[in-house]
Amino acid sequence: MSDVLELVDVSVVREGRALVDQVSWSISEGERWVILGPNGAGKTTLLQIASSYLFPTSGKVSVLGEKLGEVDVFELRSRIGLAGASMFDKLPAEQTVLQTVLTAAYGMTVSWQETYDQSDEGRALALLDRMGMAGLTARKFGTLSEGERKRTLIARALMTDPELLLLDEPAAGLDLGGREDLVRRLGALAQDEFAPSMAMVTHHVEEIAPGFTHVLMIRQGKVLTAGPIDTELTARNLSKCFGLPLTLERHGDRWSAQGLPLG
Ligand SMILES: Nc1ncnc2c1ncn2[C@@H]1O[C@H](COP(=O)(O)OP(=O)(O)OP(=O)(O)O)[C@@H](O)[C@H]1O
Repeated sequence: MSDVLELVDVSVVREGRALVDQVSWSISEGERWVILGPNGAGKTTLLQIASSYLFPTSGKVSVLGEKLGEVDVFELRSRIGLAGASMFDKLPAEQTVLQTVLTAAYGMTVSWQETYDQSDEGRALALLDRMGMAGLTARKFGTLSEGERKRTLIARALMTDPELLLLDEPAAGLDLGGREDLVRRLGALAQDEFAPSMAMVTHHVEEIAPGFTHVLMIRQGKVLTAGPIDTELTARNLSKCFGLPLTLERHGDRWSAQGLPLG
């Protein structure tokens, strides 16, 4: 089994429909994966499995060397960083940005201690600084803009020094400046040899940061392609994935895609 993540013939069936359909996919240490696919393809469902929050209907899953179904998931979850919109509702709006990141160290969402370990606080501040949030650590989480919240959640996901970092649409809803700022920060993370293995769900190839190494494309719960970005991120694969003819351009270490004109 692969070090970081291994899915073998994994399916998730709800109401007679396979949301994830016999998916086999693995992540080895140091790899940074992009997950692309149309709305409803099963991307978030895959991340829920990878983060051990969802147990599949069939197939085998191993995360960080532990087989789902045979491991204490609470212990396993502390080794996985997860940042996605599903966290927004769980984090109290009145907590400060610093508290929001600090609580992750205790596997909690709500602050309950009067004082935190100084080293935890130092780590939280350093991670917030890395995500461009140094000036906002005392602000209430609920008052942040979309981009600021996303950057806070990534700092939070990194708080436990995870071995696997899962990002669900980190750039969704950001304006052009916010997206480019985030892509730069994710690029720095992806190119940091000490950063965890990563998997990031995105809807847009423009959001793929330099340093991402592999791509998984899914459509209707099935794997269309999985492998190195250099060989698998092609106009042909992308067109199949999204179900319409697309052109794809590479500009150095960034990408852009467009639909072909009608007619
Ligand atoms: N509990 C459930 N019962 C039935 N269907 C579900 C359930 N949860 C999710 N689905 C469906 O499963 C499919 C896959 O959902 P998922 O959120 O994984 O897709 P996604 O690729 O992340 O989509 P998006 O890009 O729109 O966020 C969708 O059609 C969704 O409606």
